[in-house]
Amino acid sequence: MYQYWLRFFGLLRKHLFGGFVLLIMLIIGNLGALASPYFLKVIIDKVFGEGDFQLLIQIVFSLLGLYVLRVGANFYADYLYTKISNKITQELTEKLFSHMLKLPMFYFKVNSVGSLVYKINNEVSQVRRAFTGSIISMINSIITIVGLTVLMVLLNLELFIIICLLYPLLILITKYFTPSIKTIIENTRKEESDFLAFLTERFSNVKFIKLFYSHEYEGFLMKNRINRIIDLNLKSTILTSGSNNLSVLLLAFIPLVVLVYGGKQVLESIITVGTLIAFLQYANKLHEPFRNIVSLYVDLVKTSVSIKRIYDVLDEPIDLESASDELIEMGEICEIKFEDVSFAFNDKQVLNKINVIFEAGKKYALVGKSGSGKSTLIDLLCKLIKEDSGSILVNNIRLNEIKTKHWIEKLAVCSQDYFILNGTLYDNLHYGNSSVNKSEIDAILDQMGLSSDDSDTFSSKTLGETGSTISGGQRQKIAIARALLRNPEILIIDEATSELDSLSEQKVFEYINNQPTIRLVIIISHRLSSIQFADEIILLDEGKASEVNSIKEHISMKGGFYKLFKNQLVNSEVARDM
Ligand SMILES: Nc1ncnc2c1ncn2[C@@H]1O[C@H](COP(=O)(O)OP(=O)(O)OP(=O)(O)O)[C@@H](O)[C@H]1O
Repeated sequence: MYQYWLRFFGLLRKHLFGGFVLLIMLIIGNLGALASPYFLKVIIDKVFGEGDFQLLIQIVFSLLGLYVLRVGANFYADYLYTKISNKITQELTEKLFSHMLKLPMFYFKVNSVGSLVYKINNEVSQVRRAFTGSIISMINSIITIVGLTVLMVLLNLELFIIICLLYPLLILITKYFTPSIKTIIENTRKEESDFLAFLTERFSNVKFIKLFYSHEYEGFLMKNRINRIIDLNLKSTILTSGSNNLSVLLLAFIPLVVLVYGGKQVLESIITVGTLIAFLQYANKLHEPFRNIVSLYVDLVKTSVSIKRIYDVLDEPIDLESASDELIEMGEICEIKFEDVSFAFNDKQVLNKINVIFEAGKKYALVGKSGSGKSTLIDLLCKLIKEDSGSILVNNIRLNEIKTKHWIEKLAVCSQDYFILNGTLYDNLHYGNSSVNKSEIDAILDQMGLSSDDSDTFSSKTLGETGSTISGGQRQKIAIARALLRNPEILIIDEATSELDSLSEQKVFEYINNQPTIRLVIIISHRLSSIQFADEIILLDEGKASEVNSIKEHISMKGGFYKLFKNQLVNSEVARDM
């Protein structure tokens, strides 16, 4: 755990000067507060004992000066730690967000959106709260304890040793409770993050819930989750409050012991009344920082859990990036070759030593039963996941050696789960295409039939979250238009025309056919109408590219493709022409 804290404090490096000034301000603020009992001793023993009024006036002015200094120091310390903590949490959030976006696609397949949001939002907030709260209070408490120790040793060593004998018990109590508290906090975090994931999933699929009329069932699931969180919170309170209150009991005992032992010393004239009163005041003051440390310790354990969860994400390797930083110049794409490529999700072998060649100038269709691995093959091609064995070669260069940025610039993918921003139509088309101008956008809108779909209102209104205010077909047209605006060399359409009417689909494919910059088109579809434009059709079956033929060859072979599309072939023009 300590290594995580060390790494976290490494973020302070940039703020060393500010941190140093902050420490000085905290020292001034805290030590200033410790002066009063000492002045009280002088007032009792010297001013009243010896009748020195002049000294009283001097003490009053000194106390006044000290208060002004403390107020100034506290004010500046508040400003500084707010500034530093915000900077550090901003850096941490940025680092976490950009690292998460670079993680392999697999990471997002096994981690829910809610849990990722929770890490960026709640875990980082816990760290910020700790910084502005517990860490500063901890420093304040430590400074106060050091100051009090020095003053008490100076006043009376014997009484101080008595106090020292009792405080280790406090540490034992804290140590006893810590492991259980830590486990409960970790479980609570996991439960809270799952709760957020649950909410995100429900609100993203509210239509589904309504259509299944499953409100009551969802309410039941929600109740169970809340109950589990309440249960954990109660257990956590029992442990933290138990530990805190036992410590408080022990702390209350200490001044009583000092009073008995110190009182005896006063009666025997070993120490003055002023010394005993000042010492008692210091001993009482020791409660506060120690009690703080005990309760802050729990808060710091919470923060430790957050820091660990943050660094666990930051330590996830970004293994898809090219090993070399040098840009490998590969020119225009001529050929993409899959050589014995295999890929498995955990134990499930999805692609097994697959061999396929995609040549520039051709259009390919990728077909196969649901779950046969078509999208997985495309994910490999887009470097979203990495093959377990074999290699993907682009113009005979290994895809892994090509820098991701350079490769992605050549691709445009319209996938089943296209991304529609909650912005205007133009915002959506500009996404990733910042250099395109209005006339290019208008031209593509025209081609996609989007300008006639809805007049000006369509282009100026916001499309709603995930495009909820427009139709499925319109969403697909936008996704295709956005992909085409990238002027890609490779265009991949993964079930992205399924919601278009047949006329619109035909127009889209005609437009794609006439784009000179597109060198390779790969279409994934279960619809014959979408794949009939392809020059070659690759059938994926049992993890292999079992048949690669033109549509007519496939039909005459009456193999796997024929069986898959038999029903659709009955009334199709392609089959009739044969
Ligand atoms: N995150 C994952 N974890 C485990 N298995 C997965 C994961 N994603 C996909 N799979 C499995 O990999 C296999 C291939 O999935 P893929 O999405 O590539 O199929 P597909 O041919 O595109 O299917 P469809 O035509 O239904 O879209 C499926 O059996 C699927 O269950």
